[in-house]
Amino acid sequence: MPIVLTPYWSNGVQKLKMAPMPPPRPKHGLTPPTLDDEVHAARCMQQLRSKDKDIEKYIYLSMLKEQDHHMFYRLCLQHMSEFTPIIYTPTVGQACQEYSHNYRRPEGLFVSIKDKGKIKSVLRAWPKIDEARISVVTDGSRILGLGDLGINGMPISIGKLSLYVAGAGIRPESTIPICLDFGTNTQKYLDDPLYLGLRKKRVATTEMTEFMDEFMLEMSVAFPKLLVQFEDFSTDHAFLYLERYRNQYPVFNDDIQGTGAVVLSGFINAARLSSAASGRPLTSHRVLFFGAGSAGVGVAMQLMSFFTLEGLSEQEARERIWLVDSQGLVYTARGELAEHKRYFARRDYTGPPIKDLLDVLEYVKPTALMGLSTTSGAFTQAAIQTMAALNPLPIIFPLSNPVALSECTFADAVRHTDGKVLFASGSPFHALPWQGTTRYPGQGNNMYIFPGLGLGAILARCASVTDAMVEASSLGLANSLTPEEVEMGLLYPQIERIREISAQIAVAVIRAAQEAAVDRHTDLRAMSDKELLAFVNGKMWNPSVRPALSTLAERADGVLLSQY
Ligand SMILES: NC(=O)C1=CN([C@@H]2O[C@H](COP(=O)(O)OP(=O)(O)OC[C@H]3O[C@@H](n4cnc5c(N)ncnc54)[C@H](OP(=O)(O)O)[C@@H]3O)[C@@H](O)[C@H]2O)C=CC1
Ligand SMILES: CC(=O)C(=O)O
Ligand SMILES: [Mg+2]
Repeated sequence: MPIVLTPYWSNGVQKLKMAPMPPPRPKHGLTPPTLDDEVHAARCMQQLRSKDKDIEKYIYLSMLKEQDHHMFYRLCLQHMSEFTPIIYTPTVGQACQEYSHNYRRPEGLFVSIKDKGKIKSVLRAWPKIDEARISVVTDGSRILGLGDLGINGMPISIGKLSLYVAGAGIRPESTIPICLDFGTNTQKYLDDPLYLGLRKKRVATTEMTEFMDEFMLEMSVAFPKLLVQFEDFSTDHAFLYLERYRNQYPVFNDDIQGTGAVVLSGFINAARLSSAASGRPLTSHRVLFFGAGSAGVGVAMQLMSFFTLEGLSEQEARERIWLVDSQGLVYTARGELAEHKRYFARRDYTGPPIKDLLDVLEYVKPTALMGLSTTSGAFTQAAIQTMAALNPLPIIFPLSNPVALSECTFADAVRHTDGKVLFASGSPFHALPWQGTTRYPGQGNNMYIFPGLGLGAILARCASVTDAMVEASSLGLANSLTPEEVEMGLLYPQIERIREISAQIAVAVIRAAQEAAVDRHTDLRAMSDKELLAFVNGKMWNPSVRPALSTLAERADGVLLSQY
């Protein structure tokens, strides 16, 4: 008889059928006599919560995942908003910075520039070749806003993949965290005797590209069903490798495309509210990007579709967007610009550089201010108040990670706009009591997008990831708010609903893939939307409620339970 359980994320709506677990293999004496699974779950949470420091919580959960990944994912799904700040941003940032010091066990694939010419044999070392479906690949060169961490970037790949498992039900054994080691330009790590990576400066782009060509080819041969997510490459290489491989392999860049999609989604919901309050049409929004790297420009590119879907031409849409970098307003007459900034460089301004954010705000008069600058506190009280003076409901999204680099806090944004702000940040902030009500911050983080986008791309066996698929993921997310969430003033759904949302996103992504004919699993084309949603849900891996007795007895038997 199958066991029917109510999954933790469904509020009792969805029923989950699970195959019966193999009978436990108790070996009398190897486990405590009253070990009970439910009590053990509570024990795990008690152990987690007893840790004072977030990094200790991270280490505890990392060990729990290794020892009993069913329990880890079960608790993760049950306590999503408590777990994500630990296994993901902000704590994963610290875990990266301290990776070489806290390292305990191998947990992914390391491929270094020294492996050039023999990458194939390194990939073949992976124990579960046939299972591989999704890999998050970083080179550690720009981890969150923390800079070049070299091989210490591995936990970002691990963290993102944990969210694939928790958020989209990807099988744990189908995930491959990869950190590429091209050296590091951070002297602190080169001088650190415990540093785990190559002790050399980063190689030049030509050599890196030769490596990447070999790497991508060998990945496609070794893992024919694999989708690759590029993560936290420095901006120049992020754009370079996305363009180089996107039509050749199933690959996307999370910082450019995933971030673009998640911010477009939150912006759509915010812009509707803002326009309703101001009486100004949606097409009149003016969006200022503070930060013009891979994330800033990626979001700007994605926001173009907001304006074009509203009926503007490409040229008109581009004119709704302004960029600011470390030199101030980005405009063509300023001089030589990096390639990724040229498209949005303003052609209608030719005066002296405008460097100060307050002066830029005065000049642009934006309705929305997006922070992707890695600059903590850049949205000062004066800047936030200026946004409030310009707009009845200003849109302010400080999106830099981790939380210490956020351009402003939620509390400051609420206080300095007298509670009127439409807010989303990259890392989580707590809800705030405000004048007898509660204000909820949005989390505009690509974690809402990549699990569903990846799941859809994997299930449709896509040959490539198209712009339309990314846009579909964004619109799917924007439309996923429940009436209760709208009532609460949320711009993004509650993270506890991530599985339901990922399934909806996956369906939208599969349909977009079918329209572009990049789907190789063409059987799905004949399904109705309802059938497709059921198919997607049916494919999701679920943690089992395993008798702890069995788990621990297996461990005592020396059976390897560790999964990624
Ligand atoms: N919320 C989310 O889901 C995501 C958030 N992010 C966050 O976005 C941030 C940026 O990432 P990425 O674009 O790749 O990084 P980059 O370092 O490539 O870009 C940073 C940008 O900010 C500009 N900048 C730096 N300092 C200042 C300053 N004082 N004033 C104005 N502009 C400044 C830089 O200018 P210049 O070009 O002149 O150097 C550059 O354009 C990171 O913190 C990252 O964590 C990224 C992906 C997803
Ligand atoms: C969230 C993310 O991908 C980043 O900050 O880089
Ligand atoms: Mg990233």
